[in-house]
Amino acid sequence: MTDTIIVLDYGSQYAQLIARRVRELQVYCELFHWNTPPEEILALNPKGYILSGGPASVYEEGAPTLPAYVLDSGLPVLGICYGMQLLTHDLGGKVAPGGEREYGHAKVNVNVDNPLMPQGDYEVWMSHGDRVEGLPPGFELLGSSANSPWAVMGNAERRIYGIQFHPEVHHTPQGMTILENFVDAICGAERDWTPKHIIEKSVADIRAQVGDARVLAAVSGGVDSSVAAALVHRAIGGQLCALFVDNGLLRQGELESVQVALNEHMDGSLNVLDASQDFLSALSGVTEPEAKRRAIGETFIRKFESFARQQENIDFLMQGTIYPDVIESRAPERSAAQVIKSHHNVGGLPKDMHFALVEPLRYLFKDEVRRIGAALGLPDELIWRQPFPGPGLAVRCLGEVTAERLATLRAADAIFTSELRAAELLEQPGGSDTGIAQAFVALLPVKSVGVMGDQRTYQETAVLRAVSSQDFMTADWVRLPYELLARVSSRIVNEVKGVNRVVYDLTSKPPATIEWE
Ligand SMILES: Nc1ncnc2c1ncn2[C@@H]1O[C@H](COP(=O)(O)OP(=O)(O)OP(=O)(O)O)[C@@H](O)[C@H]1O
Ligand SMILES: O=c1[nH]c(=O)c2[nH+]cn([C@@H]3O[C@H](COP(=O)(O)O)[C@@H](O)[C@H]3O)c2[nH]1
Ligand SMILES: NC(=O)CC[C@H](N)C(=O)O
Ligand SMILES: [Mg+2]
Repeated sequence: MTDTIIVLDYGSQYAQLIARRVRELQVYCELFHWNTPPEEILALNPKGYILSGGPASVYEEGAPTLPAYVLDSGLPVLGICYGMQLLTHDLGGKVAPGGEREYGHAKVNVNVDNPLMPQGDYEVWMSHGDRVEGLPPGFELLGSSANSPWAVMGNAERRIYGIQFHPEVHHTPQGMTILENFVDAICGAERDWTPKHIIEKSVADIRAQVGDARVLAAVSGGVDSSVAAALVHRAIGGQLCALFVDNGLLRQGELESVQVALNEHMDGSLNVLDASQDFLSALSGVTEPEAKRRAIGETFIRKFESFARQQENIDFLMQGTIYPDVIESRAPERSAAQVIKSHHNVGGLPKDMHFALVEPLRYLFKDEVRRIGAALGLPDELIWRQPFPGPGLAVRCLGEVTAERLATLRAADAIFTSELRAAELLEQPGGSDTGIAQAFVALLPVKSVGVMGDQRTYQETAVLRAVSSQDFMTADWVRLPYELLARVSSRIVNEVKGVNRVVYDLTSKPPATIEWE
């Protein structure tokens, strides 16, 4: 059984990042809502617990608590921010509102020998209003910062540690070393979470789940479903039946290019279903973003079901769902964070679905998926393809989705994309901190007045969006050259009917998201 570290989520926006960092250390890690039934967690046979940060204050009525099994287990525990305050509160120390919030860079000095943080000065990232003001019995003060006299604490005998700062964010340069010390030196977890191991484990799991039934693989041409299908293919070969649905929400030329690419690595066994009319009808009159996502999720499943009915022995549906889809849709077993968007393949699924799901990537992050794709021998162009959301252009066409507005959006998007490609700014295998991770156009139902050829115009607005990102959980807008923006803007206004104004989106994530809906 794989050694596992459990992160209990107290509502921090960073909780997922903690799990990712531990996985980067090649130790398997899963994230759970702090109030998950203990059986579910104990079944994973954990080697240690990490308690995340969170917005609540431990001394308030109704604040999330520390489940008894955590300390009863006798296993190592690391409390981060709220997690540290929770340990303090529970074990008899004192937590109180600090004089002022401490948000941003700080320096922590550690002056006592301990296995978590060797003595010295650390640049760290803080984000808290409460602070520890008295240690629980049995704990030792290990380090302090100017605003947090009790910034690092530990009980060596019980292997329980607390840190007020966030080791999981980039702004804490030695954060990875601190997490490594925890999972390695303190928990003694085996570091065997490698692509090879992941592949072997998923292949075995898929075989055990499916037996000799057939699996309908929903493939989009994106990285996730391609890697998932390759895994399922490795597990059950010819029992796999791949289906690509043309939902009418694709970009220009996408149907053709996906067909070519998928046929190439699926030995020509790809099925294509034209369902564009069904999606358009399902979206007719719908403008609210979550309602669009639900309508699309349901239509996808109904199409998969009607396709499967014409085949024999298909009881399973494979989707390329990955961990961020699950967490962001707030699949109830996982996250304490707020729902930002329901991904069509998780939160958008209808309740009465006739399939059992096969989702070999459900607990993997995007970078892990890419590494597995590489280990399975998928081509680079596929592995580094820009993500394209399943709900497609519907979530980039704000307001009502109609065939006409989709055509406008498609034409504008094709101009932006082709200019970026011509400038060699688009495909950057390997990813980078500042290059384009995703670029597209969104169409706003906002009309403004313009003048073209001495005629008054009153038309909609196109937004250009280009972001850099490693993991799509955070992103920054790309500083594109003015000349390129000028060319794209003039081409869109001149060549695309229905648009008389072009704007560039200058918002990072957070506080915005990458997509507009
Ligand atoms: N047009 C489609 N036809 C069939 N299945 C689809 C289609 N679009 C999406 N799906 C299913 O929904 C899942 C989620 O879509 P999503 O866009 O998150 O993943 P992806 O397309 O595989 O990868 P990427 O995130 O790189 O675009 C896909 O993995 C696939 O199983
Ligand atoms: O398959 C998907 N189904 C969805 O419902 C969905 N919503 C957003 N995305 C993609 O996820 C990444 C983060 O997007 P946001 O910053 O807009 O939340 C970006 O890469 C988005 O393109 C989706 N992918
Ligand atoms: N980021 C956090 O975990 C914050 C913890 C607590 N709510 C505070 O403000 O101190
Ligand atoms: Mg996709």
